[in-house]
Amino acid sequence: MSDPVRIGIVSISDRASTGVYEDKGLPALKDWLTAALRNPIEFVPRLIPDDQAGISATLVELVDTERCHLVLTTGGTGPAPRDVTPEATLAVADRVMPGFGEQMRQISLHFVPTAILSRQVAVIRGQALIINLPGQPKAIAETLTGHEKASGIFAAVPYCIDLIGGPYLETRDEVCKTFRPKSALRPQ
Ligand SMILES: Nc1ncnc2c1ncn2[C@@H]1O[C@H](COP(=O)(O)OP(=O)(O)OP(=O)(O)O)[C@@H](O)[C@H]1O
Ligand SMILES: Nc1nc2c(c(=O)[nH]1)N[C@H]1C(S)=C(S)[C@@H](COP(=O)(O)O)O[C@H]1N2
Repeated sequence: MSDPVRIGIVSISDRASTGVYEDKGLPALKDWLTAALRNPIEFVPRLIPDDQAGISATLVELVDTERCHLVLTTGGTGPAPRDVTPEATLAVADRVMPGFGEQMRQISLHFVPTAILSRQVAVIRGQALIINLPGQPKAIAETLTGHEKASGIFAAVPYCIDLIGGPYLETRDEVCKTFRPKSALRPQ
């Protein structure tokens, strides 16, 4: 039986959070994670505006109070003045994981030339990994899955969570093939 996992999913959008348009971020995150993971998942969802203090407070709550081991955000990573997700994420970080942002921009260039406009970051807070994804709902599957020439960033997430003391995540190979060193594989 796979370990259960609590995952925070955070959609950050002024317009979706005030009902100007329907939020497509939370459903896209939920669909992708449900298809990819074999573990029983408890989602802790939040739909919030692009407010730096509010984003930081939400991330702290999801990790410190709700005990999520993984938090994925979508939106607010671009260069517009209201895009403050990276600043809010860095403000609650114990450590920064630059490889995730580097790899996501690399993957995203395959889909859009504006990939370089995303300032997305990933950080560790306590025993949780927090990752920013761009706001376009389609960017969620693009960056998590990758494409034929570049593996998606989720391939590295289970081993990262092992290393920070979280649950053992198992993925469905047809959606996302996890990589772990042989020494880290749990016997079936
Ligand atoms: N949560 C969402 N649900 C549906 N579509 C979204 C969402 N977030 C972003 N989008 C779409 O992706 C585009 C780029 O996202 P971005 O995060 O830059 O939004 P924005 O222009 O800052 O506005 P807002 O914060 O009000 O969503 C948006 O203009 C919108 O078309
Ligand atoms: N995979 C992927 N990455 C992407 C995009 C996309 O459509 N797909 N959009 C880009 C665009 S247009 C912008 S402005 C930045 C920042 O988007 P955000 O402010 O919605 O987070 O992400 C970029 N990265």
